Amino acid sequence: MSHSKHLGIGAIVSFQSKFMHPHILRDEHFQDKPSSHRLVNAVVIRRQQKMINHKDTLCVIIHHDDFVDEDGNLQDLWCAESHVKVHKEGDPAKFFHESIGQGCKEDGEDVDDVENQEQSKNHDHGKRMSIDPNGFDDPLRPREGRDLMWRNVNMTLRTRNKKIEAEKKILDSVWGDVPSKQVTAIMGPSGSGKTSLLNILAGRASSNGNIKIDADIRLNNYVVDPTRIEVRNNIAFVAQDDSLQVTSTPREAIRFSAKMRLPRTMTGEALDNLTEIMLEELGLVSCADVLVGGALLKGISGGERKRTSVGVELVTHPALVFLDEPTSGLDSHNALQLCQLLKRVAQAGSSILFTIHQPSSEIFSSFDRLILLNQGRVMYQGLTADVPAHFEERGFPCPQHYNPADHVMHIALENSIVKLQNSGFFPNDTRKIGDPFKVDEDANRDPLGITISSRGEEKQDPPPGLVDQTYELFKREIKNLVRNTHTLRTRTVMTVVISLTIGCLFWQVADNDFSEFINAQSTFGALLMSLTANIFSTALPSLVAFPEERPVFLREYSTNYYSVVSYFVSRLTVELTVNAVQVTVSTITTYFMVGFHLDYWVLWTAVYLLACASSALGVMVGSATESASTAIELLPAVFMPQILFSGFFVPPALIPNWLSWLVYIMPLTYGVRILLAGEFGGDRCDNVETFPDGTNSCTRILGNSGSNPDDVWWYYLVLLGLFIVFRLFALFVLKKKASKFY
Ligand SMILES: Nc1ncnc2c1ncn2[C@@H]1O[C@H](COP(=O)(O)OP(=O)(O)OP(=O)(O)O)[C@@H](O)[C@H]1O
Repeated sequence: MSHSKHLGIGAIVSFQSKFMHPHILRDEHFQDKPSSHRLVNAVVIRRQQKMINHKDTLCVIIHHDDFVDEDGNLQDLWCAESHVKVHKEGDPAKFFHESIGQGCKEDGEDVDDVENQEQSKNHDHGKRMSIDPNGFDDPLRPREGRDLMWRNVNMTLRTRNKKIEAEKKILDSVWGDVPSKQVTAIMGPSGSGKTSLLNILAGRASSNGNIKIDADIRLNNYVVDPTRIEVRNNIAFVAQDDSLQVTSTPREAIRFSAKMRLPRTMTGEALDNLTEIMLEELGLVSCADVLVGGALLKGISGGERKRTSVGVELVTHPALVFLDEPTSGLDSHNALQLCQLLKRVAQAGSSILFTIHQPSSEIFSSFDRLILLNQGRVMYQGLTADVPAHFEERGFPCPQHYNPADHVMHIALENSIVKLQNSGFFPNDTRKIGDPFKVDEDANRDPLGITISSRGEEKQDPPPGLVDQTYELFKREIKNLVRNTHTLRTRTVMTVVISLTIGCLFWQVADNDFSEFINAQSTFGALLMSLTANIFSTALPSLVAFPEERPVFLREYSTNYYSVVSYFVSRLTVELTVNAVQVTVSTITTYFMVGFHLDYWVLWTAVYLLACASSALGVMVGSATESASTAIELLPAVFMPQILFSGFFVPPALIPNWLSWLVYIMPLTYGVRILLAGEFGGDRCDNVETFPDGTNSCTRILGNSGSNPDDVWWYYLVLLGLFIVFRLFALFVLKKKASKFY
């Protein structure tokens, strides 16, 4: 089914309740109909409660675009059996309204309340049927739950002011639990430690420098260390700051997550189905094909981005879902819709834990449990339904018609800790928790690296392997490149402008007689400029790209999308291709404009190898730095020495001994030597006039720069070697960083 046509139109089919499988229309019911109409088979109602039972007629609302013509009008719609009523032609919204408001009638009746139709339509999500035999394309697929429990969670910040050391408790003996199949919300005033607690439980914080963290965290009563990457891989975490690929669309982002993390046996159709269900559940259908966007690229709204981040995590049927303020930036309708979806995910078996600010009363009542933090301590912990009574018993009754969420926040903010404590808040942890289960080393280990359950989880096929991961990443990289029009345009224009400038400045200098030293020196200058221009134009994008993509990479890597190797290989492939195009444009321009005499392919190969080594150096520095601005600041420090040691400004022989080794680790040195050997080492220099000392311009330039035409193959090999070393080092740095936290 084409996604591009999605209009989100509700079409209505009505049929008798005696219909064999009221919520499943099967293919055989459409055998005498044109094949396009059989597509209705794929869009049946999945949930009983979505049906509207009117008298003895059952209405099924389906989302389907194939019944809508280009103007959005409902086309002739046939149904399964002869007794099934069929709505024909006309405004689909009108049919929608008629059926909701009037029961499922045939054509006719005027409609005057379009608002109702829209409202109904908005609640009309998730009409697709699972087509995967294992149900992996159902985001609400039942799953084995895991009970998360913690106690004695402490986080201490050590500060030093005017040589006086002090300690601040960010979290103080925090305790709580998130049973499976329940939604638990963490609330509390700003700075009360909500995010800190969530990060600790999700393994995204650990002791370091001034921060000391200790905690007893258990899953199904097995002690776990969530900072271990295997544990974190099993926790779906939606951070406050979205880290999505800016050049992907919500549909692509959700499908990519499903493709990379669900069993490799899932068909493309099942993945599409899952993606569509997720988009519908999250109300993202209307923006499904708009780019996510970012600082430089216009895209979907903040709320839509947030919901996309949620969808990206929920498609994997996680047992533990942590979300940091998932409703921030959402309007009340979308916030409620999201909370209801989370509730259904919990009902499927997950443990849901999220932080939230000022929920509406409707949202508040949708939580099963509440943890109220105040100044790093647990002020309340228990069922949400018990909150009003709990506060009333302690002398803080919730006024009538007042949002209990606002009430508890008001009480927490307006009263001192001492007063609240005296009133009976801040309960001690009185749960009877036995010793943790011991991990049986001989037992089969589950994905968390520990034996969680003796029941043994259902075996499932692994996600895609290295080759598939690389292929998927490669496709995404290509899309990223093509859609990043701003960067692509700038890069192309810069390459052409710089090459033309070099060409004009050094117009045909290499064609002059080298008997004049100045001509040879100018040709050396032209070669050096061609090389350095390519160094900068290839290294700079690599240098800034990684720090920018870092949050996306870290999120994806830490949640098991792919290995560092596939990420690296896919990026490398795209980079090598882009470098090749860029080098070709630049070398063709300069070769003919400057009038070089060396073989064109010598020029191309040397410039290309140097460009690759330079971008590898850029990636290495980019991987090691935290932000694009730091990387750019480092640019001169990394590349200026290359120019200084290239032999143009100071002959290597004159460089002080203690610095001379640097000449040999600079990629530019070898690029320069190859090109000088090509331009000044050929037959052309046989006819050049000699100077009184027996040298000529060619031999002088070769000698001064240390280039020996007999060693050219060595220069190629060293350049290639440097490229490999820089790449491997970057891979190492990346792997090291990725195994840590955000
Ligand atoms: N790594 C850290 N270094 C220094 N202070 C920290 C660190 N992490 C948390 N804090 C401090 O701990 C306190 C709690 O922060 P946290 O972000 O957990 O609060 P919060 O309840 O989530 O706040 P908000 O609702 O405003 O997001 C804050 O005062 C914060 O400045």
